[in-house]
Amino acid sequence: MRLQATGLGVRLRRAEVLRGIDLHLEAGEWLGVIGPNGAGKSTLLKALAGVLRHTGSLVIGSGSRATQIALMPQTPLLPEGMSVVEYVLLGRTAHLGWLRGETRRDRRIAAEVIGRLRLEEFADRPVTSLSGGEAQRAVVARALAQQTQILLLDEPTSALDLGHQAEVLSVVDELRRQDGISVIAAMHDLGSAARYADRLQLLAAGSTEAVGNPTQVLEPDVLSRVYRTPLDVHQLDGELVVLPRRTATTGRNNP
Ligand SMILES: Nc1ncnc2c1ncn2[C@@H]1O[C@H](COP(=O)(O)OP(=O)(O)OP(=O)(O)O)[C@@H](O)[C@H]1O
Repeated sequence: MRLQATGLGVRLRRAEVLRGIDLHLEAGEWLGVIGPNGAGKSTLLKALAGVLRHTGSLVIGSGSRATQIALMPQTPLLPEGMSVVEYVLLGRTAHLGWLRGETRRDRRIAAEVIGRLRLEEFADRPVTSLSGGEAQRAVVARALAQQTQILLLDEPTSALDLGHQAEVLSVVDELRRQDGISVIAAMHDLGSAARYADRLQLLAAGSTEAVGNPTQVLEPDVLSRVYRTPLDVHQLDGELVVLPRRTATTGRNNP
């Protein structure tokens, strides 16, 4: 077991934003956290990463939280005047001793993740000059440079085009298969969540609505209730696709 949370709760400005969340993560497992806007997905990731205070119990494998868990936030701060390579090197901070500069090994790791995310041509550009999608890949690269056992990704592909979405998710998937890294990813695209995750945890209004493998969780009645719109789940070439239910007025031949 890499991580186990029991009865996790978070209050923000007196509002109970998360309550009674039980969650576990095995070595090499990908857990997809899904749910509508405001369900508590980002709050859950921040609580697990130690950025937000929580109640309940959280047990993480050996080592400090900083060396065990890397969080890729949804809206990261990109520092002015910092190149992409310097920004990715920030991911090595947890490994640097106080006042110790980065080593050749840190630089090699940064160069490796920059290559993996195809950011070589941007390496010396100011990170603030990147497009939204390029910046998102730099943020993923910084999280990967931490070389932690657990990666928490908050909407890792929201700014990416289809090609880069597939590229970023498959790089993470490769790390999981090769190095046994465990992943918790909050994702809005339910098709991608079903494709990459071993299990899905569906949140609604701060609680868990369903947890299980993608076929168990992506169930039309549950999704329609939670997302407050009629949804259907289709199988397409062995993949699950969630689409708004067609009604008489949404038919293509209807005016
Ligand atoms: N500082 C805060 N004070 C009060 N409420 C907050 C605060 N931050 C977040 N919330 C509320 O907590 C709830 C959960 O927010 P969270 O960002 O975790 O949702 P989410 O599932 O990640 O949503 P989205 O899909 O829109 O990113 C929301 O209702 C949000 O308004």
